[in-house]
This record gives sequence, structure tokens and C-alpha cells, in this order.
Amino acid sequence: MSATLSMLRSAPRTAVRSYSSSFQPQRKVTILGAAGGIGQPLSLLMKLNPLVSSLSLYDIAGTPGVAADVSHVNTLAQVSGFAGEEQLGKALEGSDLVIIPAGVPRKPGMTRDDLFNINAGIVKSLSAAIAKFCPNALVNMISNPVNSTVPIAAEVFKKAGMFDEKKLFGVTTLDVVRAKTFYAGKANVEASEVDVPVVGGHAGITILPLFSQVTLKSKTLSDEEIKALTKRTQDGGTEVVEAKAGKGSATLSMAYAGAIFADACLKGLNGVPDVVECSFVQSSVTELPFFASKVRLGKNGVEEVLGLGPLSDHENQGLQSLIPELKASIEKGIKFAKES
Ligand SMILES: NC(=O)C1=CN([C@@H]2O[C@H](COP(=O)(O)OP(=O)(O)OC[C@H]3O[C@@H](n4cnc5c(N)ncnc54)[C@H](O)[C@@H]3O)[C@@H](O)[C@H]2O)C=CC1
Ligand SMILES: O=C([O-])CC(=O)C(=O)O
Repeated sequence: MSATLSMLRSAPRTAVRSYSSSFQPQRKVTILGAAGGIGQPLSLLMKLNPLVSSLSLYDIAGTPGVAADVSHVNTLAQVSGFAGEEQLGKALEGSDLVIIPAGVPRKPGMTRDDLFNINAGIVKSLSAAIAKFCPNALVNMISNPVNSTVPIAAEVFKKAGMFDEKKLFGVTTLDVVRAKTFYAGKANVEASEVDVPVVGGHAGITILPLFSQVTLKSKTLSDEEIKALTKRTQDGGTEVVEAKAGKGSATLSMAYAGAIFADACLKGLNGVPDVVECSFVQSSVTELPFFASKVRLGKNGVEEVLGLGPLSDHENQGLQSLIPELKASIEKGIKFAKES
């Protein structure tokens, strides 16, 4: 995390250096939904990433303005804006990484699953375009409900005959970011030095932080404190939705989390060793076909899906409780993609 922050802080200088270095691979990153609440700050953060040489910003409307604005930042990436379905192919062509924050966000009182009816269709059509125009790209799915949108994309890719399970990722990094922040606050340690795996899925009780595996323990927290931290991490999205009172869900912290995960994917593609992040991927860690756990990233995307490690009794119970809900959300996505 601190490495990412320092990367962001030093981006302009680093970018100038990498401009002149011939060995830096040229990477095209495309953001679908780039004019939205997440899309705009994420576009800025990706413009700061020295691993990005071409930044393609797509939305149904509003992207020319966002692209013009972001393009004035003095870093390496060349920025292009595309608006409307007829420009989607051009936006996607040649992409190494496609990030998808396209879709509607929650309002107070809604669950992520309440977004399914609108977002499933959006994700399905964008996935079909990815299959057609950049079948080799890594895909970072942010659109909710992630527990269903990732299986939808997988199904669309299978139908198109180009599914590669190593290249499809549900972005659960914000759960990890929250778990680290909340733990650090409670244990009174530096947030940047804390690491906590978060496994399962990305909705309510399917979000399972493994605080028993936290890297920096300054003092042992009580079972009650761990239970409260678990609940706060699971409800982190709702906390923001309620505070925004009808004006959407997490955008700034999500853009930060999305930029961290995209950076990890790009580092993996570039052959940087030992890049590990949690993500919701095709998995055999449990009986479910998709599951979030630590994943080692490499030159082809997922290099290795890592196991869960030892769990506390509380975490084991959480794992058993989340399976039925996560299973139903995965099946709902698969059914939608097969039948629509
Ligand atoms: N995975 C995660 O941890 C998180 C996921 N999210 C999800 O991210 C999604 C986006 O959230 P916000 O940016 O706040 O919403 P927003 O409404 O501010 O932006 C969404 C953007 O998507 C665009 N869009 C809609 N249909 C499109 C299409 N067919 N092609 C391209 N763009 C399209 C809209 O024009 C809009 O600009 C929501 O589904 C939200 O629930 C939000 C926070 C965290
Ligand atoms: O809660 C929401 O609707 C948005 C989201 O996924 C999050 O903030 O984790």
C-alpha cells in the first residue's frame, strides 16, 4: 500500500524516466464507465500510473470532457475519450487491461443484489464487446453485484469461445482496504503496515475478513472486538451509501482500491515477481466455482489461486454461513447469462 502511495506521489518523475526507457512495455488500459463517480477519479489515478502508456476512457456519454481534463496531467499515458456504443470497439481495441465500473450504484435501503436487473445487462453487453475487440485483455470487474457480474462475464466469454479463467477478476480490493483501515484504527497501528486477507465474495456476509491472519499485531484484540471489526468491514459499503444519503456509494475509496488492483495486474503482466492481491476469481478453494482469496498475479493474469490458510473458529463459522448466499448469487449470474 505504501509502495502504491509513493508510486502515485512520484508518478510524474517516474513517468518521465520510463518514457525514455526502451524496456518499459507499452500498456493500454481501458475504463468502461469512465465518466461516473468511480470512473473519473480512477481515470486520474491510472493517468498517474507510469506503467500505463495509453489510457482509453469510455462511457455512454461525457467521456470527451473527462479525457480532455485528465489528458492535461503531465505523465506518460496518452489519453483518448470515447462516447456511445458505436465507439466502444475503438475504445477496447488493443487493450491489455479493461476496468469496468459501468453501472448504477446503490441508494440507502438497497442491497447490491437490487442492482442486478440493470447492471447484469450492462455487464453482459460490455463483456460481449470485450470478447470481440480485445479477447486477450485482463478484465477487472467493479460493477455490482460482483458476486453475479463476474459469473455473467465468464459465461459471455465462454459463449464467445475465448474464456480464460486467468484473466477475469472481481475487484474486492476495497474490502481489503477497509479491513486494514478499521483494524489499524482499533489496534492503534499504522494502517500502511497492516495486511488482512479478505475472502469469499463482495456483499454483506459473503465478505469475510481473516483478522486472525493480520500481519501486524501490536496487541491482541478481544473476540468481541474482532466480531465488531468483521461486521464493520462487511457493512463498509452500506456505511458510505447511508452517509451519501441518496447520492451514490463509495467512489473515491473505490477508485483508490481499483487503482491498486489494476497496478498489481500490470505489474504481474510485466513479470514483477510475488504480486499478491485478493480477488474474486474462478476457484477450487471451496466447492463454489468463484471465490475471493489471495491470488498471485503473473504474465498471463492469475498465476496461482492461494488457499485460505488456518482460520479461527469465528472465521470458519463465517465461511460456512456465506456459502449458500454466494452460491445463489453465482448461480443467478450464470442463469441470466445463459438465458438472456
Ligand atoms: N466492487 C466494488 O468494491 C465496488 C463497486 N461499486 C459499483 O460500481 C458501479 C459504478 O458505481 P459509480 O461509479 O458510483 O456509479 P455512477 O452512476 O456514478 O457511474 C457509472 C457510470 O457507468 C456509465 N454506464 C452506464 N451504462 C454504461 C454502459 N453500457 N457502458 C459504459 N458506461 C456505462 C454511466 O454513464 C456512469 O457514468 C456500481 O455498480 C457500484 O455498485 C461501487 C463501489 C465499490
Ligand atoms: O456498497 C456498495 O453498494 C458499493 C460497494 O460495493 C462498496 O462500497 O463496497
